[in-house]
Amino acid sequence: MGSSLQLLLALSLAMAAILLLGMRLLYSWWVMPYLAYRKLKSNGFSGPKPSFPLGNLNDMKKLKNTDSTSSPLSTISNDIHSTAFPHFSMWQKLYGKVFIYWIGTAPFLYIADPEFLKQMTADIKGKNWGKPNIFKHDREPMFGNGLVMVEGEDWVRHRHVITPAFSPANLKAMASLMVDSAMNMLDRWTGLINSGQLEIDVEREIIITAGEIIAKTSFGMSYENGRKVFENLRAMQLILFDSKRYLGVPLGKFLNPRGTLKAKALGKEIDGFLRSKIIDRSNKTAETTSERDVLDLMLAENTADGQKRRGLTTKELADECKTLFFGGHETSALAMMWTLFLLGLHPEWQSQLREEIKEVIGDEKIDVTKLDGLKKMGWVMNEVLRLYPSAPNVQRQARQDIQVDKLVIPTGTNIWIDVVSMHHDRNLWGGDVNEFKPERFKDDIFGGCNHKMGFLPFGFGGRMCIGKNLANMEYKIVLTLILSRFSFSISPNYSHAPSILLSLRPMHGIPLVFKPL
Ligand code: HEM
Repeated sequence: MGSSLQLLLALSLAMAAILLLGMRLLYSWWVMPYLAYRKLKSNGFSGPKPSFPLGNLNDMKKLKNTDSTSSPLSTISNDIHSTAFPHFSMWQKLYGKVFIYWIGTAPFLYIADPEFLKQMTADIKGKNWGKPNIFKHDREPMFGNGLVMVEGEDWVRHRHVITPAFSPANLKAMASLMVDSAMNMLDRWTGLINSGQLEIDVEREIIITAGEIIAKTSFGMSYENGRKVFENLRAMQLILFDSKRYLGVPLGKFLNPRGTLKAKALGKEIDGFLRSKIIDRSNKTAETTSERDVLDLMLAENTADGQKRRGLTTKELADECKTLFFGGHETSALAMMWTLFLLGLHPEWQSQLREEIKEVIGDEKIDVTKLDGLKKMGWVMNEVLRLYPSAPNVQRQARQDIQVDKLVIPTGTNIWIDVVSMHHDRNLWGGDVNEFKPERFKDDIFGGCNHKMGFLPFGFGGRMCIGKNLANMEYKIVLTLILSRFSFSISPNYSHAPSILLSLRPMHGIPLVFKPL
């Protein structure tokens, strides 16, 4: 009798626990999103009607451009918004440039209006912005709690440790490593061309070179040594952006358990490798500091006298390394690739840049102090990042209610800033918005855009890209060396399909036909 009473009691407790859990899940998956939906609607935000629990994911998946057919060279257009983001393009026509859509049960405020953005961000400091929780959890294996994802006082602590590594003096010391990597690539190209292969897919080539540059400048590693990290990051990227995934949907990760587990395992493998590298290097740094790559500089800052309060743990340092590995090579590589693509279509700009290189750098070894003099190259970089921004959107999460005019963006609302849309907005840039015209940046760092928040290639505010100067230097060095040795045009085999895989990538590579000078 006693034992059956105990069993009954245990069963009742288990039932109560299950019921409580069920109610909690129902509350966070259904009640909370519903209340948020009502609040947003009552504030005047409209948008496509969501369904539970997918939100608007099905519409997004249906509209996603899976067309991989090639468009002939003569019809290539830089008007890419409706192909890269067909759902946003369609919803903009219905709901304007600010509206609400849903990724699963998470509400997102979509913004493609720079004035709204200006008002929304005016009073919020970098450390007070959140990053969408659903991405944080999902992309944990990729960025961990690195600078891209971290918030609040932790973000301040991370940014303090990392910033000095990117000072002009430290960057200058990295220039020769960049030149070496670019020269290796060009020697490889010369070998291919001499053996009769004039067509080269620069997507692969530039990714390898940018990877080598970040591996060397950040961690003192060769590309071969860092290869496992790059391969794992790439494999993870493909899993995380697999269209079969259901991000933001309750229990969505269980719909693709293999992918979720694989991403975790890949992340763990990278973490283990990086942690051992950091521990190894911390010991060495104590003895000798002859090499000063980004990791050395972070470690030095981390242990500097009186800075203990700001120090990062080994796990946090490993997360930063992952973040720099990924953030530092893919974005820069894409800027260079899309530049070669646009210069392939515009040989007149190749000639203009070659002339400028001759005037500013001459035939000597590259002197980094002269790179600032490559003004036209700076305009070209801006124009490329305008038309094909490596980071096509910027995301935030409100950590407080935000008032914009008469509207309130409730705390917890995710924010999706559509950079591609603003960079291709005729109302901001004029009728020639989709034309490649680097000269628009000649006398204006905003390229003639009629709103200062309309051009955001490196983000905005306190969370602006930390690697901007490194990216600028790498871009100018690599491009100077390429243009000094070759002229090139787009191959007839090129197929124009810019697509989103976290960053804005050419879906079918960028084959170019080269001619040595
Ligand atoms: C052309 C090249 C690059 C582009 C277009 C680019 C773009 C961006 C953008 C748009 C952001 C802002 C994201 C946000 O606000 O959420 C960002 C942040 C960041 N970038 Fe870059 N980036 C480039 C190169 C680099 C390089 C070379 C590194 C490192 C070596 C780097 C590391 C970072 C990091 C760590 C952040 C986060 C900063 C923070 O939240 O405090 N980026 N980048």
